Amino acid sequence: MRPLVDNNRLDRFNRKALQAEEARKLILDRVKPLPSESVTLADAWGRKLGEVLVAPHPFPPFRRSGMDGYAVRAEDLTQATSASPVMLTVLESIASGEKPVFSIAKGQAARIMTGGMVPEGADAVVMLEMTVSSEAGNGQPLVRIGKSVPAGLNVAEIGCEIQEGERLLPLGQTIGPGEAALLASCGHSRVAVARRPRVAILSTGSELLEVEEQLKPAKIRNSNASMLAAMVRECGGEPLLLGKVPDDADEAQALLRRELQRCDITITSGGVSVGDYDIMVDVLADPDIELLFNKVAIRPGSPTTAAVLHDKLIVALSGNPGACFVGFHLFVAPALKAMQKEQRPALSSFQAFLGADYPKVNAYRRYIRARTDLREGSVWVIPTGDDKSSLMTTIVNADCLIEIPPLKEGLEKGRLVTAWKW
Ligand SMILES: Nc1nc2c(c(=O)[nH]1)N[C@H]1C(S)=C(S)[C@@H](COP(=O)(O)OP(=O)(O)OC[C@H]3O[C@@H](n4cnc5c(N)ncnc54)[C@H](O)[C@@H]3O)O[C@H]1N2
Ligand code: MOO
Ligand SMILES: [Mg+2]
Repeated sequence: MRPLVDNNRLDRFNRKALQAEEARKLILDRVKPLPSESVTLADAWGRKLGEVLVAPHPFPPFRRSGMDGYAVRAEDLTQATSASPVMLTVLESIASGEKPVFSIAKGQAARIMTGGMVPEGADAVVMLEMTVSSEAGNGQPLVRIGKSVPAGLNVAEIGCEIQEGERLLPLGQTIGPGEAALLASCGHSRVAVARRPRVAILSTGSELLEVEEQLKPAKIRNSNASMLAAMVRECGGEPLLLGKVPDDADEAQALLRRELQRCDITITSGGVSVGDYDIMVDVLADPDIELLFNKVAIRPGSPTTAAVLHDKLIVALSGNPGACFVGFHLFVAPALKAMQKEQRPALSSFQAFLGADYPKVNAYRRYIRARTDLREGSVWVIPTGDDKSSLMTTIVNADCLIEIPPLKEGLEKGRLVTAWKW
């Protein structure tokens, strides 16, 4: 038997439970935005914009036809009806990518393709299906139009999407398909994006096996490291897997100190509670380490702890997989996003109908792993199973957290609740 540790550790830290928002603020206050690096637009997907970019020109950069048809002066067609159509002289055919040769004067039109440059003088495009083309005796192409059209019809004005000098995207915006199209249209073939935060992941626990190891009595495989690595990637970070340490505070502390230089933030899992072998209390008792908090008024994840060593954040998450998952979303993900200059790094909330009864009463606010579902036009949030923090299988498929405030009685299915999405 390992020697018993005396119960003094119960008050080794005077654990004062903070509200989740307060705890998150303490972390965010210590975040330092990362420097930017330049990448090609092709490599920018999923990265977060690290520079202020403005439109070097309006978009579209010329008056652009939205239809295949005829560029006309709306004024020429005011009297046009099917019984009394107007005949116009066709000057040229304008392909997309070609500058028109002629400007359009009274009684004239130009054939034009979708995306073509609307010639001077024209102020509308009549779609091909509304026209009849013909020829004069001398071979001059003509067009007959039997309907009046408003000025501006099927013409995209210069700058109707983007004005010259307009700020294109907020700092920290994730570059997805729309952002890539916008940057490409404005000629930004390289963009500055925030460097990916390097996130050290350390698992503590003498019971942990490597994923590839055979099961042994009283042991389980390390699942938190794989989960956290995936979550780090989802937040645009680069996981740096430090592996696992047994429940030995000196070993864990030496490893953390050694790896500190290589990473921007460290997350650990396990050992934050009050058990005899919960080593994080001792690891973080180092006089060089500044403790930010060691208890949050939430379930799961109440023993979540955060500290700073040499200006770098250490977030010690609970070992229980469910608590580790929730703790990451509430405290680590916002830090990673803020490091990449995201303007609103915390989760966003929405209202939805609760998909199942929640009978438990709580002293702490709870965050339940859940899945959103659209049912007959309404948003529902369905718990993925029991919300015990030891459960790992209820993380599968979760795409939001239902917030259950501290209540004296449970909540019935169908109640409107707040949920948080990432
Ligand atoms: N007397 C008390 N006991 C506990 C309290 C308390 O207030 N008083 N709090 C409970 C709560 S709440 C939580 S949450 C857990 C916190 O546990 P720890 O952070 O100390 O984590 P461990 O003790 O190391 O492990 C807990 C559990 O998780 C499993 N685990 C740990 N690491 C991993 C990993 N990398 N992959 C998969 N599973 C892991 C570990 O085997 C344990 O089963 O404490 C409660 N106890
Ligand atoms: O606070 Mo613990 O994380 O509920 O199970
Ligand atoms: Mg423990």
